[in-house]
Amino acid sequence: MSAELIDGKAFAEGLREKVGALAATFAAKAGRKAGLAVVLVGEDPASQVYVRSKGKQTVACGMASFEHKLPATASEADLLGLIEQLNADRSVDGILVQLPLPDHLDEQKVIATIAPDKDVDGFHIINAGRLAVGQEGFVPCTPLGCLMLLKDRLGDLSGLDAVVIGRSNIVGKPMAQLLLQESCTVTVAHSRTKDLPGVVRRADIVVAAVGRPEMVKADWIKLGATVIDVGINRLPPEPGADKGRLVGDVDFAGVRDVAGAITPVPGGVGPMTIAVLLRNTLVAAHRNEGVALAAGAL
Ligand SMILES: NC(=O)C1=CN([C@@H]2O[C@H](COP(=O)(O)OP(=O)(O)OC[C@H]3O[C@@H](n4cnc5c(N)ncnc54)[C@H](OP(=O)(O)O)[C@@H]3O)[C@@H](O)[C@H]2O)C=CC1
Ligand SMILES: Nc1nc(=O)c2c([nH]1)NC[C@@H]1CN(c3ccc(C(=O)N[C@@H](CCC(=O)O)C(=O)O)cc3)C=[N+]21
Repeated sequence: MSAELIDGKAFAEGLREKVGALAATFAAKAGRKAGLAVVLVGEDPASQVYVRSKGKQTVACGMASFEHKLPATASEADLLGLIEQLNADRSVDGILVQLPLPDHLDEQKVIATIAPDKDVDGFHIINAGRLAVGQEGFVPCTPLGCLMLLKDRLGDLSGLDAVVIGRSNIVGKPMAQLLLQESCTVTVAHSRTKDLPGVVRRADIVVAAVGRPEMVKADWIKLGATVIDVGINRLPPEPGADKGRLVGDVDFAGVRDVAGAITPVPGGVGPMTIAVLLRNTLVAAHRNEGVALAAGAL
């Protein structure tokens, strides 16, 4: 058997088209475009690639993109000052501070400074709390994108056994909350989990968000399970090549023979993350301007 490929790239394109159409309607009603500000501190090349890609896609969706680049040596006061300025700027609906930050900057403090209603990443504790108690807020883009792919593939998730590998605040934990909200039976595994292969083998849904290249093996997967691979890992370059291959946290070549469906890397969860970011920004714009957005439109 060979698993069905879950085409995150195509799904993300469809979502961006919907966002684009609704962004045009928003601009006509509000008299301005929805706006996303992205803040990048330092010169990490991978982060620069993501930020450029976000900016391009924001503009392609008919929204305004504001990029702010600070040197790696920027002080905490510089960064917090910029965030305060963006909080007060009426043309900015969403604020994203690209993580990770250089070591001398306190990530928690930076996130806490973002106005919760502009926190389109869903990282502020107010939004984490809203998600935990089931109130409307902003949900982190990567887990929300994973949930959209799962519901598209499986429909009702109620009663399914889901195993999330990883418990970070930005992926694993919010992913578990979302699956619980869908009435899955959720297990969160991490580096201290005993018998990880045995735990994963029970799962109808596996979400791998670990950061370990190709760690999840074929003999961990129940026949027919749906496997979502969040991992983005760059392997060391082959001799003669300047860049290594991009792989996920799942051994794709092996697991695809056992799983019912699987997301590839690249072309799976990554493109969904950016499409959901644009979606969250448009939702923020409607809320900030008091313009109604049809329930379930996005
Ligand atoms: N596609 C996308 O859009 C995105 C992709 N990513 C990718 O997803 C991956 C995870 O990201 P993130 O959540 O930020 O990573 P973190 O490093 O913050 O968290 C990793 C988690 O994996 C757990 N873990 C580490 N090693 C093992 C192991 N051997 N067995 C079981 N669990 C283990 C850790 O456990 P413990 O808590 O015990 O240390 C931790 O909970 C990365 O590859 C990242 O690049 C991230 C964000 C967006
Ligand atoms: N505040 C903040 N919010 C984030 O959402 C955030 C962040 N910081 N820091 C870094 C991680 C990582 N991340 C990705 C986004 C898109 C792809 C993506 O589109 N990947 C392509 C491949 C891109 C390539 O070729 O390198 C794919 O998987 O097909 C990957 C990873 C968002 N993150």
